[in-house]
Amino acid sequence: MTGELSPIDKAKFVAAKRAADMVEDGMRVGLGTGSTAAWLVRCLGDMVRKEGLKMRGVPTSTRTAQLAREVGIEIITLDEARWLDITIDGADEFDGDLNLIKGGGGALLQEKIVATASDQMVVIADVGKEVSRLGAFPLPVEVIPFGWQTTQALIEETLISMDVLGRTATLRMNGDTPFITDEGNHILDLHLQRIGNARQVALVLNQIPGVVENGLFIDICDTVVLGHGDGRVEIRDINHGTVEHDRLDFVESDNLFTDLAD
Ligand SMILES: O=C[C@H](O)[C@H](O)[C@H](O)COP(=O)(O)O
Repeated sequence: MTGELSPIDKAKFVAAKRAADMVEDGMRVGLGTGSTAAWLVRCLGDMVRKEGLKMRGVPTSTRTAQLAREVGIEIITLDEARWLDITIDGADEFDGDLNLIKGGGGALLQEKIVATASDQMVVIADVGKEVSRLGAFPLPVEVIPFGWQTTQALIEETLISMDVLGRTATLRMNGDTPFITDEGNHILDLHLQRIGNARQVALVLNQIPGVVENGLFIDICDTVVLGHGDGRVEIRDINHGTVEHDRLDFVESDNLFTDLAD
């Protein structure tokens, strides 16, 4: 990769690098999806190759599985692993209770299954992902293709009855055709602006026939590793608030960043 590396990429990278250091020999690790999680996979691959880290990864998408293989991480299925020591993943938004919106990349279903099957879920994020209230990012909802317009109408009616602001759901597209998830489903993006009661919205959405899963991750994330563009990292813990302010050795990590980006 040539040219100026953006502060946002550096922020994602330092968060991923710090979180990669939480992975210990022998761990079974859930590997998230998205641009931030891709940095994590590259960092872990580097540790496997150079430091002999022994770990096995459960990817949350075909994209992540492909990258993990490319960088030399041993892949196993969730059913082979049964239970994971840690899952590390990105997010589209997180709030003060470490509740999340995920699914901007369409991988929310496998991500939620994997995160829920883990002792610990760590989110890696740049500072732009922090919000006081969830909902500015459109909430992804995975629905089965059969009758998806009926499901969409039911979702909209339900949101109206709950008096949730902004009631439009749009079908996610991939060019001229509907986006298809790894599980063969569609994604409806709900433009809510702000979600007053995320816990209730998450529960109600999943009761609508045709809905497979929604992108609200409530009480699943334990820790957020928050990266800044200047190399600073903050660690927020659900039980202890901010537990660490750190700055990665930026000369060393900058070299790795450039190496891994190539
Ligand atoms: O489906 C995608 C995932 O939930 C991602 O973790 C999320 O969209 C964040 O992605 P990124 O790190 O690219 O912002």
